[in-house]
Amino acid sequence: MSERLRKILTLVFVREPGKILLGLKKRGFGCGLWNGFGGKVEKNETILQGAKRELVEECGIQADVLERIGLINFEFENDPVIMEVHVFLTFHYIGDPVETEEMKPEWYKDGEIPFNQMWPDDKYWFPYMLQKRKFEAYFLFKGMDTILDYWIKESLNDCCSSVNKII
Ligand SMILES: CNc1ncnc2c1ncn2[C@@H]1O[C@H](COP(=O)(O)OP(=O)(O)OP(=O)(O)O)[C@@H](O)[C@H]1O
Repeated sequence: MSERLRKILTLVFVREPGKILLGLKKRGFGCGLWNGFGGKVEKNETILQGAKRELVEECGIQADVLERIGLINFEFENDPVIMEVHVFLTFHYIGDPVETEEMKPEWYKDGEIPFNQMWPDDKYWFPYMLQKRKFEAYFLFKGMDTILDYWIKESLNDCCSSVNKII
């Protein structure tokens, strides 16, 4: 698995008790779907720095403390690249969410999450994230809509499989 090409991405969820901030992706990968905030980790930053940067860029929110909550590996049939997505949570943040060119933010109650307008994997691992249970997961996709195989386990290693270290 370490021989495969890996793309390192982040996904950040801003929480209030009983509520979660989601963003409607307005362009690019996952356009038209609600999701957390995040994107590709750049060469000269840590995963955590990348997560904080994307949160500011995509919805204007600054979070000094992010809690690492999950690690998801996505594989797409006939694509050699593994997408390694690092999932973070925060209850402590500065600023009000603002709409940007990339995302339209909106608060959702925990029980009213729009799974039918989200990536199909989200409904499997959101329950762990919402309950602050650390998890690791794997999904094999065919195209963008079909999950051919997946697993989820409740645990998360201290360090990740990528060369970047979480600092
Ligand atoms: C396949 N199932 C999936 N389920 C849930 N979330 C998924 C996902 N696949 C990708 N994601 C997330 O979607 C964002 C894409 O980000 P993406 O637009 O590619 O990155 P970035 O903003 O750097 O791109 P550009 O600057 O536009 O190139 C990023 O948070 C990533 O974690």
